[in-house]
Amino acid sequence: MSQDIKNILSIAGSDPSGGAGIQADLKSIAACGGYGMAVVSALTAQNTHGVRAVHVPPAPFLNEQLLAVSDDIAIDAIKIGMLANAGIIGTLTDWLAAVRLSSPVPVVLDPVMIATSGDRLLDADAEDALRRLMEHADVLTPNIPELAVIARAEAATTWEEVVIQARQVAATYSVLVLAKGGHLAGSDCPDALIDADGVLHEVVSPRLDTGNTHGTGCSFSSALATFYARTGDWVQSLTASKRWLTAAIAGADQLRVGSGHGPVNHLGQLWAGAPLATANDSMWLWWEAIESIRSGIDGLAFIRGLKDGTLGRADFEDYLGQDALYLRTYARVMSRASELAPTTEDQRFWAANASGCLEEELKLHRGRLEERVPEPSATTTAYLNHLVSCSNDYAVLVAALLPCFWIYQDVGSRLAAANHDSHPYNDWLATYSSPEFDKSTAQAIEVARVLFDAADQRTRTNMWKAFEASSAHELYFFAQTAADRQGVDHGTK
Ligand SMILES: Nc1ncnc2c1ncn2[C@@H]1O[C@H](COP(=O)(O)OP(=O)(O)O)[C@@H](O)[C@H]1O
Ligand SMILES: Cc1ncc(COP(=O)(O)O)c(N)n1
Repeated sequence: MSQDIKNILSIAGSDPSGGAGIQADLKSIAACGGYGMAVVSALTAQNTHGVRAVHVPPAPFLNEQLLAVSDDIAIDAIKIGMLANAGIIGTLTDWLAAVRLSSPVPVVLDPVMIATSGDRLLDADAEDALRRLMEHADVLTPNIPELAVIARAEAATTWEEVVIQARQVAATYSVLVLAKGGHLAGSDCPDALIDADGVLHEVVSPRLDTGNTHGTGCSFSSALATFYARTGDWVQSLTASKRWLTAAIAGADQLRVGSGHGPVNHLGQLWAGAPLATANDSMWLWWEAIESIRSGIDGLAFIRGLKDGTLGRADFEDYLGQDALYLRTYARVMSRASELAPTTEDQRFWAANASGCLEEELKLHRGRLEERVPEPSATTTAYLNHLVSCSNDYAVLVAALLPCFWIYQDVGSRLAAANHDSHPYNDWLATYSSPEFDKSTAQAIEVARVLFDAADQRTRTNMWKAFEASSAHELYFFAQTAADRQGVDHGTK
């Protein structure tokens, strides 16, 4: 994996209690795999109860800080937070316009106006200046009261109203809006990336029962900027940021910081030993994003039984029967990928895999099944229908085919590692892992990565959806034997 660590600049206010502002930004950037830098636009005296005082540096000094960074360091993304007054905003706008003239550095603007505690963080007369700055941003991340100010409307009370206001703002300022539903009542916390045409992508987490959410907005926007610098994709960055932030909020009560609204646990996942993806690779983020599906597969009675040899013969043969049926259509879909492939290399890759899949795997199944091939189950049919439904767009089809390589290779390498001479499924497990299949998997990942990097936003979203759906189908497929049938939604709806 590449170790091309991206440089993320936060331009924001200081929170000496460490939960919001530049302190939160630097922790968030580090947690999400970036190198953090900070230009201080305001000093606050605040803690978990509220803001006591604000000191704003002279605008020329802000300019000195900005130039000190941009004269020396390549900036891969910028996150902007508290700006205090119109003088600060004007200076920043001029610097940003000049910087973006020479390189199109992505900008996430969190239009901080009022702290959770109710304290003002932006002068009332600075609104027009902020509107001019917004034209130099790629994404705005307002909370509901801030969105209402920008949209010149009453604060939304439903998610539908939030989306309408965000669309209007996106159209007016030619930006994406990350609309946040944290201030709504209800058991869910929805967020969505919205452009002038509507919702590009929505993510939802359960509302966690904690009062420790000081600095969530700062942390979210910094995570978004960092993941964007790493992936070049806003939808993927939203998914990754939301997942990280939700876990950071879930870990907030482990900290003991103040007696008011405490901070989130920015680095808790790192301390807990969760793998930190520092690779600048879009496919790696996909892999991380299906973590719960992968651990679902690992936890299945079928997989555990196959690993330790306790799986019943009938279950094993049921699986082989469905697998044989699956592989026939799967080979056809790979042939379709070969047909759509724009390069000879890709064309050959898919054709070889289609043929290899038919020859090797069907031979094995026939030997074991002795021609007793059953009817396809609803689960098998649902997976195949999904693959066939992706067959019109090469990039989307490649994304849909990828989990069958990647998950199979991942599960297979662990199953093969548990194999031994007297294992009842010894010869079967031995076929689960091979250097050739590892090589094919690496190549399938690379084909998908190249397509993803070159794709437009809509295609990227469709690729991710196809990949995620196929990953879920992998889980349902493995879960269809008697041992697992209860308790897993088989995705046949
Ligand atoms: N109690 C909570 N449980 C889960 N997520 C939350 C909670 N409170 C806030 N969030 C999330 O934190 C992010 C920022 O929240 P929000 O309150 O909308 O903005 P801000 O922090 O800017 O006021 C959103 O993704 C929101 O869903
Ligand atoms: C320096 C600074 N910047 C931003 C916020 C807003 O954070 P929150 O809305 O979570 O209080 C803050 N309290 N302090």
